[in-house]
Amino acid sequence: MATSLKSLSQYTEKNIIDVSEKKFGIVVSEWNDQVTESLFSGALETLLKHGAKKDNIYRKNVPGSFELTLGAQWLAELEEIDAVICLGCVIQGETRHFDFICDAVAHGITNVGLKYNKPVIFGVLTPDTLQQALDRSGGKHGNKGDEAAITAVKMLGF
Ligand SMILES: Nc1c(NC[C@H](O)[C@H](O)[C@H](O)CO)[nH]c(=O)[nH]c1=O
Ligand SMILES: CC(=O)[C@@H](O)COP(=O)(O)O
Repeated sequence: MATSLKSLSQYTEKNIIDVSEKKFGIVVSEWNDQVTESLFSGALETLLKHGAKKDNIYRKNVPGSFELTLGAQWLAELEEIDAVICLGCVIQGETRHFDFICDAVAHGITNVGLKYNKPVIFGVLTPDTLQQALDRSGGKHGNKGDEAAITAVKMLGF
């Protein structure tokens, strides 16, 4: 279902557990930080809403979305981290660079989760325009950061 037909901030209460004893890593891309900071705020708020302790949430920044994969690996390899949330925003430009970044990040993040056998969440917007990104980071279509955080919570309740 297209995001335009649902809110990224609405979710079912299935598989939602108390995460008060869980530890989360959040990797945030600095590219398009107007958007990624909103994604982080949404993710943080959602984790706290479901019982996560602020002291158990470890944020690390990376330069761009392409570096999210390595940043996620450096957190996922830590035994004490239960789940990793990756937040980024890759906006289509004039060239195919967008395609290469999005493909690399999607596959990379997937592989980190499989390698370390823990939830590593793809909270990366891949819009054509900045407005589409703003709409999905606390705008009319909700917040992808909320979605990424509740996905991590739900996976821990698997
Ligand atoms: N154009 C965007 C980028 N580009 C930078 C890359 O992510 C990477 O940091 C660089 O290629 C060096 O490895 N990153 C985004 O997150 N969003 C963009 O729109
Ligand atoms: C996704 C990108 O890296 C993009 O912003 C780069 O823009 P361009 O393709 O015009 O060089």
